[in-house]
Amino acid sequence: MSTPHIACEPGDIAPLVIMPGDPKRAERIARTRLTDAKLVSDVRGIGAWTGHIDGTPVTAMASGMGVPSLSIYATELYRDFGVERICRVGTCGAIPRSVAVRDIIIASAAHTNSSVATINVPGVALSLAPSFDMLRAAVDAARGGERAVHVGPVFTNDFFYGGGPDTIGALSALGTLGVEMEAAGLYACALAAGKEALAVLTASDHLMDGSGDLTAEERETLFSGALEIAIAALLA
Ligand SMILES: O=P(O)(O)O[C@H]1O[C@H](CO)[C@@H](O)[C@H]1O
Ligand SMILES: O=c1cc[nH]c(=O)[nH]1
Repeated sequence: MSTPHIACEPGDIAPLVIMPGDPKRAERIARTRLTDAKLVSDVRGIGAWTGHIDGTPVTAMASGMGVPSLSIYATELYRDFGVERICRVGTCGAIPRSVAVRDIIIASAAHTNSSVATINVPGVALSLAPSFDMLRAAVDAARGGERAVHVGPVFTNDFFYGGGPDTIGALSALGTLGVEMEAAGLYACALAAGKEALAVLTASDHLMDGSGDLTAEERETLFSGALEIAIAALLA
């Protein structure tokens, strides 16, 4: 049974999904980290690769960029393909000086200017948060890793080119660690489906100091620390 955006049978997708934004990163994860990875869907160039990690079936599939794109894939995966857990392995812009480029952020909450926080319950902005079990497993797995790991709120922005210094300054004053474009949408989809989700992000650039920003190639390839944390959270 295919959906408009995923063309395979429900059994072709594993209950655990690694979800970067970038389809090339999803393919790289499948080729380097999954055993016997098979391409099971490729609608619109968004490949879904299913294989195994330590004997457990896992699918790697991209979300594309932004809450609308992610929401399509996460909704169909949870609703139609029996997916139980999705872990986003993404990039973000670091906000405070205490977070350096290449550091890892585990998103314990996601503020957003997307309507995804407000459309479900009239007059209420939902608190968008990850699965506690996945969050705890990720934090445990992060201990002793090579990169600094930060745990805290991120800002899911509806615009890559938007949100001026005032927005970022105000978010920084509220302890927000990074800015990206999907985590709040993922947490909202998991909430609606009664399923689990987490976002583990690698800082690809710094909003206060752009001198060390990653290149496009590095944004595709430099995520191994975040990936291992994400795998631990999925398998927990
Ligand atoms: O690297 P990914 O996972 O795509 O994440 C970040 O990069 C994209 C913007 O360049 C947005 O999707 C943002 O959330
Ligand atoms: O959405 C994003 C992703 C990476 N870096 C940013 O500044 N914003």
